[in-house]
Amino acid sequence: PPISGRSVVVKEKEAIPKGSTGAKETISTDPPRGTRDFPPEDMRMRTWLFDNFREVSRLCAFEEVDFPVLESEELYTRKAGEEIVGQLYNFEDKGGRKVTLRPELTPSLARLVLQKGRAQSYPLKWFAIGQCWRYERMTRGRRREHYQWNMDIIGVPGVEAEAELLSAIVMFFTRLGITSKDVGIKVSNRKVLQAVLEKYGIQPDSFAAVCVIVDKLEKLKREEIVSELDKVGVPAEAIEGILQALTLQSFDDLEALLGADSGAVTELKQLFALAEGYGFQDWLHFDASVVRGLAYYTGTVFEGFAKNSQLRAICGGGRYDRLLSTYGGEDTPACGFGFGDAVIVELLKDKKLLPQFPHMVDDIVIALDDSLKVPAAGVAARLRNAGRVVELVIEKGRKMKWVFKQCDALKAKRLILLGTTEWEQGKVSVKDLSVREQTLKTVDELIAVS
Ligand SMILES: OCc1cccc(Br)n1
Repeated sequence: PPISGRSVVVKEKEAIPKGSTGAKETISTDPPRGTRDFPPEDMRMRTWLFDNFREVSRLCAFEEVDFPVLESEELYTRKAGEEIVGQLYNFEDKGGRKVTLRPELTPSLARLVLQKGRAQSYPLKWFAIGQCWRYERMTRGRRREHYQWNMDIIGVPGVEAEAELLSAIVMFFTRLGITSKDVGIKVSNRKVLQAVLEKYGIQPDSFAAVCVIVDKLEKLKREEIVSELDKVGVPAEAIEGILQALTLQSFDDLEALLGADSGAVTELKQLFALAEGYGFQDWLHFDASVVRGLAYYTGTVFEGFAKNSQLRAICGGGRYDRLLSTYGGEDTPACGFGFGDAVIVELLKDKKLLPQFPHMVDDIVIALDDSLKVPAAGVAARLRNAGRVVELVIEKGRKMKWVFKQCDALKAKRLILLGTTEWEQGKVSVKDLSVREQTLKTVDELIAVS
């Protein structure tokens, strides 16, 4: 078989007359640029990760939802200059519709909430795991797809909702062996920036664009940020005020700037108090520089980061109280987060916390004579119905040396051999591989000890 990634020329047999199609086109065995395959061991790791996403969501009483990977482009035609919108994997379908592979899950969730309307009992606590896409020049060599776990709460205006979401994130990290020494969650509130812009008399309609620009603070030079803010109409003195506000790291500083009765201060203090109740306060760090890069956030914003590491943000989210109304719905309080499948795996590898995911079975069943392959299938079926993971050797001519190697490779607990003599007595030979003991059992006895 071809080694993955090599081109393979598949030539037809010589019997085909000359001048016919003959050799097939060369094919590549690589997946499309920027995408990944998940061969068995990688798929076992992904399943383990997603099982943890699902278990945390289940423990927090969230309900799973799903949406098409293909959405109407109009769901994402926001005008705030977001990178995610500039990199849509979009196209016109054969019906002339402007569609796109979804770059995130939140707009789909908002669409489904509006579709279901008030028929749902609020608050909604929904989660989803879905593949998200972007299209950027491969010169940057970055992936074009990743999987995201999202949890969202719709219909709760108070920061109790954000506290629930943060507790789920901390529970997930904790399950994987990650502690608050490894990872922190930076928390801020876009009302900080909103208050600063109001102080300088800047129009609310440039708020989203300003947030998207200042989110690039760590990536762009200061003069680039200044230039981009200038382009969206932020006067020079306001720019200094904004950049100054983003350096705040304490509630005292925040109060000094905005006053003790500011919405941002009140909400942040409430959130940190709730975190004490859940017991995850050590994970939270107020950091006014966190604004996140999505236009629709309106309040609390947060992002998980690895301490003493250059890794990109592990997860991120916030409150988006006006997204549903931009889709024509009523103003509905909402907040949520996205948690990608890539950075977390890099972090687990760095921390040596990524488990092994071997292919394991309970039993291997083999007919030692071809005349016994039918009863061997019956034995395997009964064991499986009893809940055992059974590898039934279905290929012919396997020697015992190979069988024992297979037992080791699959970490089998038992090897079950059907031999003609024993089968005539209604028995099978069972090797208990954990204690290297061989016994004869009826199939009923075999099932009974399973
Ligand atoms: O986080 C931005 C993003 C969106 C879609 C796909 C990928 Br890879 N990354």
